[in-house]
Amino acid sequence: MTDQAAPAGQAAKLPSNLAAVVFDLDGTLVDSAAELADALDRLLAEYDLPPAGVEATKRMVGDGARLLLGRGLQQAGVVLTPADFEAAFARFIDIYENELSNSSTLYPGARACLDGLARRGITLGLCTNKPARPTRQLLARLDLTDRFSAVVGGGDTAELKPHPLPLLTVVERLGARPETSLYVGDSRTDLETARAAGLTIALLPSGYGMQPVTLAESDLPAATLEDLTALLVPA
Ligand SMILES: O=C(O)COP(=O)(O)O
Ligand SMILES: [Mg+2]
Repeated sequence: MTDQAAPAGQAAKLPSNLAAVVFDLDGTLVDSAAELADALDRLLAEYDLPPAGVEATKRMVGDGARLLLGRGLQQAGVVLTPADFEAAFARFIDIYENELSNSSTLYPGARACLDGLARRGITLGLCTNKPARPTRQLLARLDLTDRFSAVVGGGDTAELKPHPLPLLTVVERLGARPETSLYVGDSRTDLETARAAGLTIALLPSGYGMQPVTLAESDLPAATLEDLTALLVPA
């Protein structure tokens, strides 16, 4: 996922009484860039615009579907009126929900990480900016629905990350507290969300988002889900 190593001597700043772990979805548990690029490129094609491609799309993901589309149109040099943007967004969501390429896969070690944490008695949640319906569709497709005791996707609360509300909502639904919870994410949006909500964060520098994050900014020296399992789940 990344070739970054933890800075020498980086210590884990973990709550001693860890009760809950909340995961981000795109770029953290699931490698979904190709599927997202496919949805964006289909929309762009309907406007006779060239495709954005996977690498450019990766940089646009992390702040919800609306900003993803806005960034995709902007990089194609297109400015729509607010009404035309709403029509394009409705079509984008339609593609996203009904014409998915189904190419997203779990990152290596994702299932083992969830299993190991559950075995440790840690309760698991999911907090993503991905719209709620495709989030639930994707969880079902990957056979992950039952793993999470609380799931909040884009539109499930009045705010999106980096506002702390979605993450605090998951923590509350898990019956946990921010001080005893860990958020696992991949983007600067996730870092800001965790800080605003008062949670420790494990930041996996897998590369989605406008401004990539570095492992030095993480509270835990874990570059991958496998590293995270090694840190949190005793062998
Ligand atoms: O849809 C997005 O923008 C990103 O979703 P994420 O919050 O799971 O990274
Ligand atoms: Mg993400």
